[in-house]
Parts: sequence; structure tokens; C-alpha cells
Amino acid sequence: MTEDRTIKILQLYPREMNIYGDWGNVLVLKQRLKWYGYQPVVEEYNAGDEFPADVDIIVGGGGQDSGQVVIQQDLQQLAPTLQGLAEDGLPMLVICGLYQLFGRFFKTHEGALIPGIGILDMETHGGDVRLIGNVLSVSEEFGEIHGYENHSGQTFLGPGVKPLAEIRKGEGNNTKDSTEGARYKNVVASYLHGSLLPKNPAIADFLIEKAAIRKFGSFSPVPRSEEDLAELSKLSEMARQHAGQRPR
Ligand SMILES: NC(=O)CC[C@H](N)C(=O)O
Repeated sequence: MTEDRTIKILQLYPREMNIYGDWGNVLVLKQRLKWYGYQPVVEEYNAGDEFPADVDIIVGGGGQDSGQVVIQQDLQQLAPTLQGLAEDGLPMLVICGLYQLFGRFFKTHEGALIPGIGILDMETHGGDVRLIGNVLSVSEEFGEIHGYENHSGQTFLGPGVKPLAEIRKGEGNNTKDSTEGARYKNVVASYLHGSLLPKNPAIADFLIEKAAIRKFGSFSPVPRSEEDLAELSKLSEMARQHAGQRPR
């Protein structure tokens, strides 16, 4: 029997929650998994679908306030499943709109209260200015993180989560405390679109490693030569450099 090297990526609500190129995160995970000799399987979950079994990585993107309203009920019934998986160390990447809904709530600028699923100890309040533009942040775990933000929600973290990074350019979670995103267990949450992973492969590799360790007990990429590895990292390096030169 051949060795099982499949890793299943689940994209949450791609219909409503997938703006500013967030789908690119799945493409990067897929491609890097292949480079490491794993076999990626991608599934989508939209409202009303049956939640698939044996998921290894969960990815969710951003969306308009109206999209967040559309998925809110369905997300509530998924809450126990997602909470259980997050507590169990399943790697997850959630961006902007879904990041907000992984917290306790998002109160929109119009005053609508969209309940979150409380995986992350944080809350979000819609403001009357949109925070828009390129962002540079720095994280101890992942180094410089580049991306693009566009949100009205301002997120404030509680003591149960750590920020993903510290802002150097742009706003991130809010206009007050220079934090960006959140980290909890193997959940990585960020306001950054663009998409995030093509420019920040360290985060992609973190998700992949955690998924492989959780499923197989270890992360064992196929061995590659130095030249081969340099070739593979060339495009993401170019993307990082290009992103770093963009004005706010
Ligand atoms: N880019 C997004 O996902 C936006 C999220 C949310 N609708 C906000 O404006 O804050």
C-alpha cells in the first residue's frame, strides 16, 4: 500500500467570504504542499453544506458586512465543530471578515451585532473610517509580514490571544494599539489580504507543518537540492520585495 500523504484544505464560505484575492491563500498552500511531496485535496464549505470529515487545514477569507450577515447563522451552527478543531490544534488561517467572526462579535458601523464564534478572545467595532492601504507588520514568529487592508471594523484583543504582529506601516487591528491580527494555538488570524500567503510563505509553511505533524506525527518534506530550494523561493522573495516597496 502506498503511504498516505494527503492533506485536506477546507475553504470556508468562498461564496461570500473571498475578497481581494483571498482564494490565493489556498493556491499557495496547494502548491507548497506539492513541493514538499504531499498531495493536497481542496474542498469548499458554503452555508448549508455538510461539513467534511478529515479536514487538515482550514482557510477563510474576508467579506463585506453584508456577506458576514448572510453566513452568520450557518457559522453559529458550525461553532462547536470549529471550536473543537481549533482547541485540538488544527491549523487555521482566517482573514479580515472571518477573522472578525472568529472573535466574540462584530458590531457593524450601522449598529448590527453579528455574533462571532468566540475561538479568539477579541471583539470588533465598526468605525466611520475605513482603514485602507498596504501594511507592513513584524512578527517574532514569521518576520516581516506584508499585505493589504480594507476594513471598517476595529478589533481589540483580550488577554486570551496574542497579536500576530506589530504594525510598522498601516493600521492593522485598530487605530490605537499598533497590533495586527491574532494568534491562538495553531490559528493565525490577520486583516491582511493581497493575498497573504504568496508574499508570506513562512505562514504557509507553518500551517503545512502543523497539519502534517497533526495528521502523520511529523513533517517530512521530500529532500531537495539547495538550487532547487533557491529556485522555489525566488517568486515569493520577489513578491515580498515588491510589496515592501509599495506606499501605504
Ligand atoms: N475586508 C473585509 O473582510 C472587511 C470586513 C468587514 N466587512 C469590515 O469592513 O470591517
